[in-house]
Amino acid sequence: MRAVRLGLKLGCKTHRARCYVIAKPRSILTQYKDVTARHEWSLVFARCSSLASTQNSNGYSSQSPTIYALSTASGRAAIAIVRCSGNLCLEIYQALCPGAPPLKPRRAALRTLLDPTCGGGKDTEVIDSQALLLYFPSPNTTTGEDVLEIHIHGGPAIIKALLRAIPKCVPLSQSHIRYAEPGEFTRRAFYNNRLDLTQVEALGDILSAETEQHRRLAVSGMSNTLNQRYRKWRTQLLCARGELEALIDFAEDQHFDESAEDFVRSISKQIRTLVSQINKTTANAAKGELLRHGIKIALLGAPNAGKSSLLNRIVGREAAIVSSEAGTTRDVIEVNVDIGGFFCKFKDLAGIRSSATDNSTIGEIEQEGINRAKAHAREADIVIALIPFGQDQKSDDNTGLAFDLEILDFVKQELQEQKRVVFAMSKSDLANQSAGELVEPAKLYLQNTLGVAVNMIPISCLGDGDDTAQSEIDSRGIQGLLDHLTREISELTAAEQIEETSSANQSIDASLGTTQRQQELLKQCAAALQEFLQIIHPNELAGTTDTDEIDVVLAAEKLRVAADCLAKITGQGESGDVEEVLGVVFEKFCVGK
Ligand SMILES: Nc1nc2c(ncn2[C@@H]2O[C@H](COP(=O)(O)OP(=O)(O)OP(=O)(O)O)[C@@H](O)[C@H]2O)c(=O)[nH]1
Repeated sequence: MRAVRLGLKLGCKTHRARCYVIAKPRSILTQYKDVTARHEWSLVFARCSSLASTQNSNGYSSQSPTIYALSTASGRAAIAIVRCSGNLCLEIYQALCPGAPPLKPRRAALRTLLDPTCGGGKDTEVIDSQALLLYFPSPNTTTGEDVLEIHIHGGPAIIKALLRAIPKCVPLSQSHIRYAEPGEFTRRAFYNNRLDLTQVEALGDILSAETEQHRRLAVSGMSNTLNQRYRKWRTQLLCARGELEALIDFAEDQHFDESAEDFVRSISKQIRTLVSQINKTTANAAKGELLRHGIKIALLGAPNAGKSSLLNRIVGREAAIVSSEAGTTRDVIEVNVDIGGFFCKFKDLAGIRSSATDNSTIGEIEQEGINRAKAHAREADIVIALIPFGQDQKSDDNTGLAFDLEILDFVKQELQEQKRVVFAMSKSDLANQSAGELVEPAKLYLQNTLGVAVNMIPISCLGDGDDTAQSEIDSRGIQGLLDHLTREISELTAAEQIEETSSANQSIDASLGTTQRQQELLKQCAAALQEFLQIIHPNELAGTTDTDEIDVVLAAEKLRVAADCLAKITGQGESGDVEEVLGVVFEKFCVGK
């Protein structure tokens, strides 16, 4: 009779009303056949479908003005594309090309564009004698409305003439045609269900992608995988909540003690899996942020170790001052570079040393430089520690390398915190031995000092890297270091698989494209689910999921909060939320997008 008591305790009218909204009828039908016989499941079905279609109904209507804008970059170019969207596209065409044959949908047509204010007579002004026009009738278009693309010669005067002419194509043009606002084409696509919010965000990413890896990330974000995943999770939560609330509602006069316990246990298992998937997504999102905003790589080493020389070799220009005078670099020099398709931010730092190493005092300015260097190295995703060959006063006799204890201490701490550290043996051209002879004793020394096995790449910044007359180390060292770095970055940014089936046929997991906004909402979602599990857990820990002891109403409420977070991600949330998000997203969009 436990279930009966539960029903009496919780089965108030309010909860009954709510439970109809999100029930997953099929599974409940199977589990609780007796219950279904006595309740109006048609009502449940009806409410379910209305809930499932909480899509934005804020679509642009046929009354919305037709918009137009230059969709290619402004300035001189071979071609320029002006795009129009709305129900006046064909009127615009007829006014610009009076008497020309009708446009066939999705077929390019070569036309002469005329100034619509000249009436098409003998003195008619030609805007462009060879324009290519494409007409896409709604609804299967980028915006969901009729779209007209006008490809013209890309001279600034032609562009201006066409943009002046378009609003004059239709009488009373002010109210019916206007220049598009930033991102308005995409906004219309969103409201007409051609794109969801996650795809709109990925579109912004595509436009700003500068490196190969960022491009791949943005393209995978546009693929709809992420959106489908969020929707699937939300449906799972809606179903779980529906079943839970049905339990409240129908428990009143039913006897399903054991099955109810199994049922709660099965829901909590599902939720645990979901929490783990969400956590993996947010971890992958952090890796995606690295691809988007750049991997921070710090060049660490003693004064004169060759940090600035290495930076200059990597970027292929004199970005930092190189001098034989120790302590030349006092502050951070930051340079962005594309390494193996990854966006990297290299930081050349002040040399680090301790006064004990060479018995010389460290002045205030130098100390500040050292402090800053350490702070930047701590923040970096990867540290390249430069150990120079043969700097007399500090050389280790066995290896000929200048190990500075201050640096090794610092690196040891970083390694303990799982930081990726790449060791480079700089100035290896000064040694007479081969790379193998140099590297092995150095690696052994470092392993003994740091307590972990490390890699050591011999490099030289002297001469031209392509000069085969240079020693083996000179010509290959820097490229070897960059190849090693690329491998480290690939590992650092490799996404963890979210679902069994995911990534199987994808080169990059879509979760890498999770934006900051989505991450925040995913964290809120996971927090609500954790609270749900805490409500269910105490009983599980006691070896039972006695439904009598569980506050089912509160548990169902946590599922509602979690499902709402996912709805906000995809734009299925309240219209106020969506507007707020769109405002932020479209702020970054240009006119014509
Ligand atoms: N032989 C040799 N000399 C190098 C190499 N790399 C740098 N040097 C020389 O070492 C000196 C110091 O080089 P930098 O690149 O300024 O060293 P740094 O670590 O940036 O020095 P600070 O700014 O003082 O910390 C310069 O005279 C360079 O020409 C190398 O690979 N081989």
